[in-house]
Amino acid sequence: MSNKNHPSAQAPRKTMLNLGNLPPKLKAADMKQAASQYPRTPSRVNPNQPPWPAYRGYHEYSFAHATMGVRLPTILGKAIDDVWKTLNQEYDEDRIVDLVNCIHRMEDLMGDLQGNSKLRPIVDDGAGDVALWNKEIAKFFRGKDFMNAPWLFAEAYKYRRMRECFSLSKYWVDYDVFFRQKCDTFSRSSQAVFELSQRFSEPQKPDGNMSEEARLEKNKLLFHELTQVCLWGNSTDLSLLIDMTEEDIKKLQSTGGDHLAATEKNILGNHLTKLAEYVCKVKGGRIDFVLDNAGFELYCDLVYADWLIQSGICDKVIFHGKKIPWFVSDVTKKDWDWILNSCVYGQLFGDATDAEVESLRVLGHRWKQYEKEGKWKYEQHPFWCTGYTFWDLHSEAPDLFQYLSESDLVIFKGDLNHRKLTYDCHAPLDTPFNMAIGPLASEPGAPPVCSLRTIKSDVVVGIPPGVGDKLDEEEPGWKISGKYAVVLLSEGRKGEAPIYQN
Ligand SMILES: O=P(O)(O)OC[C@@]1(O)O[C@H](CO)[C@@H](O)[C@@H]1O
Repeated sequence: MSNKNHPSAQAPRKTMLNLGNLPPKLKAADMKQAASQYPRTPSRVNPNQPPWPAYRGYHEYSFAHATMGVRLPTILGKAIDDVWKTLNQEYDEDRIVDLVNCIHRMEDLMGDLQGNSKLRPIVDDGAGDVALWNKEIAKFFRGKDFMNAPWLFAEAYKYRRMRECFSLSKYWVDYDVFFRQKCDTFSRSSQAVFELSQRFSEPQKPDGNMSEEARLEKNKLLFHELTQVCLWGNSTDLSLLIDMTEEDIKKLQSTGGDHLAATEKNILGNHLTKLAEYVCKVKGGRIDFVLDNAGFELYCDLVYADWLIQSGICDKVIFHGKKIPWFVSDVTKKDWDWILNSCVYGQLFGDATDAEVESLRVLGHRWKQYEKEGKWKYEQHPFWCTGYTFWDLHSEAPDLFQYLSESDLVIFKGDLNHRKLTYDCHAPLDTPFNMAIGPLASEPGAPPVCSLRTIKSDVVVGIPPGVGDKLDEEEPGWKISGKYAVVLLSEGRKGEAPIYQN
């Protein structure tokens, strides 16, 4: 058991973390035995037979335990406070009573969470995802509770239950308890926001004198840096940052070149060069982002996507967001509209100069234009807000698999998407990424897939042998501090016709 007083476990920027329960180091003999049993092949995999052992809330050594026992009730408590704030600003009695009932349902959920109740079916609130949820509960989680169901499923289920608190109401179906917080992260990020807007507001002009080779090299360098901006934009995560200071946030969001060179050594599994080689050769292609957090991270994604369009690499970028409020900070359509409109019309940054505000407006106008022209598209498939991992994407959402198979690259942002890609299992740290993501790499038609993820939870794959052991000794908090990252690429089987079962 690791020592929570160790300096590496202090995670100064994320003071909410309880690091007393890190995974134990497997002994060599255990490793050998585990290796003979795992990974299970995709056809044998299901939530009761994960490819490697799954994390569960009762695993005291894992972040699952701290999340299920402490973080989720805290998040729910804050959400209830948010609803009271809204209620206090209402004047219409029908709407107030309706909202009080939402609060009662949230309190029931709090009771279920803290009392470790069994996972009951989702009440039919007319939403299209109810059948998907209840099928999965009936098939795999009957009799399971919050702590003994796989962590990933139990945690996702809690967010779907939160949704139910509002979807059963008359007036508050679309209420987002996290909206206020999400807007705040962007407004608190002025320094990094303007650093990027001032560099990228000016449209890129093609240099007619530049040879094709020189253009390619220039693009690779820029791509390398922008990919890191997009990657580290993920280290600001609302569900963990509850106690961060302004200074902490600035440090975390620094986008200066020196800082980026220094942080590249923290990318433990690093396919950046291979990724740049591949992407910079694409012309007029399509790149998909499976988004993670709203606010500052989304802003970094948009700057990156803007460059992908302007460089000629893409003529289409598809953004996949969430249909319902999800894992606190994930992007919904409302967050998407909010950021584009705030860039153009907002007055979020009190002490900004005219030039800074103007640079942001220019970006916002251009981005809205991309949307009008269909160069950028926001999609929200219900599959992204289910308890299924992405090993099930091909079988449970074949329409989505088909759509993604047409992409030149699908970029999955963040920790939660990484957990879903890898089945959130205890796989050996040096498991190759394409093996860890199963069918999303091996199915015919699987698109090239990239995970841009700062490491904030237990599952880690795709890093060289020995690196994890060293960190376990020197920095026992490394798997949840958000200080380390991976940029991993699976080439997929693009161009082959997908095969679906009848
Ligand atoms: O996906 P993100 O925003 O990068 O991180 C999400 C997160 O903060 O919440 C999850 C646990 O609640 C973990 O996967 C991770 O720690």
